[in-house]
Amino acid sequence: MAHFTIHQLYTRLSSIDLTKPPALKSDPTRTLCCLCRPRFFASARKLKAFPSALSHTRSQIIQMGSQAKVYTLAEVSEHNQPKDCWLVIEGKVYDVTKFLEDHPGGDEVLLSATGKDATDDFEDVGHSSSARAMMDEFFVGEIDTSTIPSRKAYTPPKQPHYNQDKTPEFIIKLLQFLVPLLILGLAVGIRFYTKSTEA
Ligand code: HEM
Repeated sequence: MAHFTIHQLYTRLSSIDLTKPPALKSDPTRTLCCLCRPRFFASARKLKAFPSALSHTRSQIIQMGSQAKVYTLAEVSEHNQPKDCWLVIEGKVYDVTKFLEDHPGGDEVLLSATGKDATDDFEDVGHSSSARAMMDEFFVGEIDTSTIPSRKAYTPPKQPHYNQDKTPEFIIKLLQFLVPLLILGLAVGIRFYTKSTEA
């Protein structure tokens, strides 16, 4: 006897046109479906809803029940060891202890992201959608965002004021040129003077 997965069975059932009379010889699945029409097709509709029900993640289910535990950053920060590692990403708290060894980016990056909002670190890597889908497995609660220190706005270093008046600069350059010339002239002068006095 052929075995179908729920999905295969649903796909098969959905493709059958029940408005047509059953053709007993052509397709046993269709025949079976048509014979049990009302109840069976109602079940098929339920099957359609079933996968979507399954697709609700743990975090969604908990959130739906408004039971998500809210942690402060201080509480989350206590879990910062290889044997107990929690992360804060996009307002949610994840216990990634079991995932440390398997994390493709290594355990050290995860450990270094504890005790703070690791959203930027997580986003900077450009994690795939499958990585994001994995996160629900590790969801333990939400972060009390008021306990996360606000990011300081970036203030660019003050630019040195551009001096429009170039006079002092010009004088310095002139002196840099003239002083060696003066010293040289003085040395030559002394030389001539001493030579003439010797003679
Ligand atoms: C629950 C949280 C996390 C999960 C489930 C997770 C999962 C993954 C997965 C599945 C990959 C493989 C590549 C991909 O599919 O994108 C990956 C790679 C990586 N992750 Fe994470 N990750 C998490 C948090 C973090 C955080 C917070 C950081 C940074 C502090 C991080 C840094 C990295 C790095 C550096 C790589 C390697 C990227 C590469 O080699 O291209 N991950 N992660």
